[in-house]
Parts: sequence; structure tokens; C-alpha cells
Amino acid sequence: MTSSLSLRPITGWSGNKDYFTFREYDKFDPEAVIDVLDGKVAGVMFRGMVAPEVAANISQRFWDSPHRKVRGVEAPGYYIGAYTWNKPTGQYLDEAEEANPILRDLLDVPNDPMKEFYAGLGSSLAKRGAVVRPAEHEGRSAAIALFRSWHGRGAFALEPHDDDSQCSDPQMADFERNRVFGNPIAALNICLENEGGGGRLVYWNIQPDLESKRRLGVEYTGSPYPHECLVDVESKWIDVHAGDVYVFNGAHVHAVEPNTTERQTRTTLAAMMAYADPQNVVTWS
Ligand SMILES: O=C(O)CCC(=O)C(=O)O
Ligand SMILES: [Fe+2]
Repeated sequence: MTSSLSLRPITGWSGNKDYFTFREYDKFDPEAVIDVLDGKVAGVMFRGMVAPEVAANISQRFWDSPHRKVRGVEAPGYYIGAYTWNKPTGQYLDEAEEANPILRDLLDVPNDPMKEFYAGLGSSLAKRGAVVRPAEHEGRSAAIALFRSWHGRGAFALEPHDDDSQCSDPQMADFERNRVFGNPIAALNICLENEGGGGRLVYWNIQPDLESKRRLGVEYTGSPYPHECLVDVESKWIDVHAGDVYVFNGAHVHAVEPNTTERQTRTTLAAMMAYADPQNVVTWS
């Protein structure tokens, strides 16, 4: 049971107004992604980066795939891929090994947006003597992407959470991803479909401190943060449409608004990335 002590407001780091914004672009700019990786800005939004027919083609392949799975109570929805959340390295890498050929096959389409994203980011990082690549462990690789459609039925389709706490999970202390902890976590999201109303990203101006995480029991999971703890925190509600690609610092608490009707679906293709060291941006999902 949650005690009144645990429902004290969350404390942590909040950015100033130059930082706490989602910069809008009408085309892809990989330099802007590096600004998120460098912690210079909270988020960037590339409107309509993916052509409508490409987004529709990929989301259809997701819904038609026999590999689509149901995810449990912590994040209800459908997915294809492997996710690191709350599991040991070996299990994750087994799941990633199984998922990667399926993901490559699903993304074997003209104008794959993941390919375009990493080609652009890779060129910009190369100018700085750095590369972007999947995180590794003993010659095995992280999952290259994660398709999801969130279907939580409460106040949010995906509950308020952060994406950086899990990077310090002792179950994955041996995984290369562990080296990113403390650096900004850039969460890449490619919206494939979000028809009708709702489905906004809710983004709070707080990176919870360790004391708050421990009090709420989310030190290694980052999820969930009770809504009551967030009411006084500044927030942005970001409109998301099919074809939009957005990247944000996942250390801030964020959530997904439900669609206005239960029959609507909001499907995204995602990955996480961060500097492991100045020469290596590693990815996982
Ligand atoms: O779907 C989104 O916009 C955000 C998803 C998210 O926060 C996550 O997968 O951790
Ligand atoms: Fe997240």
C-alpha cells in the first residue's frame, strides 16, 4: 500500500526554460538529436519525417505479424521486440537474439525510418569521432528496436515513469548499457499511427532524485510514479501524429495520454540511446 509519506511531491532536477522545451523541426536534423544526448535540450520533434505510406505500411506489418505479443500489467499493450525493463542480462540478450531477425524482417521496407535516423546520426557523430551502435555484452547485442501500442485503461495509456532508473538495475550491472547511467537517455520514438484524438506524450519538468525514487520504490524500475506526486510539477503535453519522430531525455518523468476512444490505436517504433563514453553512443530497447 502507498503511504502518505511516499506521496510527498517528487524532488529532483528541473531545467530552465531554454532547456525544457520540445524544439520543432519540419525535417530530420541529427545535430538536434546530439543536443538531446548532450543534455542541452529536453526534446526535439521532427514533424512528418516518415511519409504517410511508409508509416502505414510498417504499422500494418506490426498488426499482421504472428510475433506480436501482449505486455503485462506494468505497461499494458502489444509489442514486438525485446525490452530491458526489470530482467537479467542473459534473459534480455536471449530475447534480443530472438527478436532481432524478426525486427529486421519487419523493417525490410522501402525508406525504413530507423535506417535513415541512424545513418544521419552516425554521420553527425562521426564528425566528433564517435559512433552509434547497439550495446553489447560478451559479443552479443541489444535489441535494435521495439514496436509498441500502449493500451492502459486508467488516466494514462502508459503510466508516468522514467527511462534512466533501469540503467542502474543490478540485474544488468554487467551489460554495457550500465555505463550510460548518469548521462542523458535519448528516447527515440517514431509514430506509425495515432488516428483521432489523444495519445499525447505527457512530459514533466523533473528528473527525480535518488531519494524520491527510493521512497517510491522505483530506484531500479523508474515506474510507476503516482499521479498525485506530479500535480505541482510543470508539464508539457506534446501532440504526436503518424510520421512524427521525436527524441527526448527519458530521465524526466513522462507518460502517454489515452486515445479518446478505445478502438483507436497509437503505435510507435522505439529505441533508447546514450553516451557510454565520448566515442560510443550505445542503443538498446
Ligand atoms: O510512446 C511514447 O510516446 C513514449 C513511450 C515511452 O515512454 C517508453 O516506451 O518508455
Ligand atoms: Fe519512457
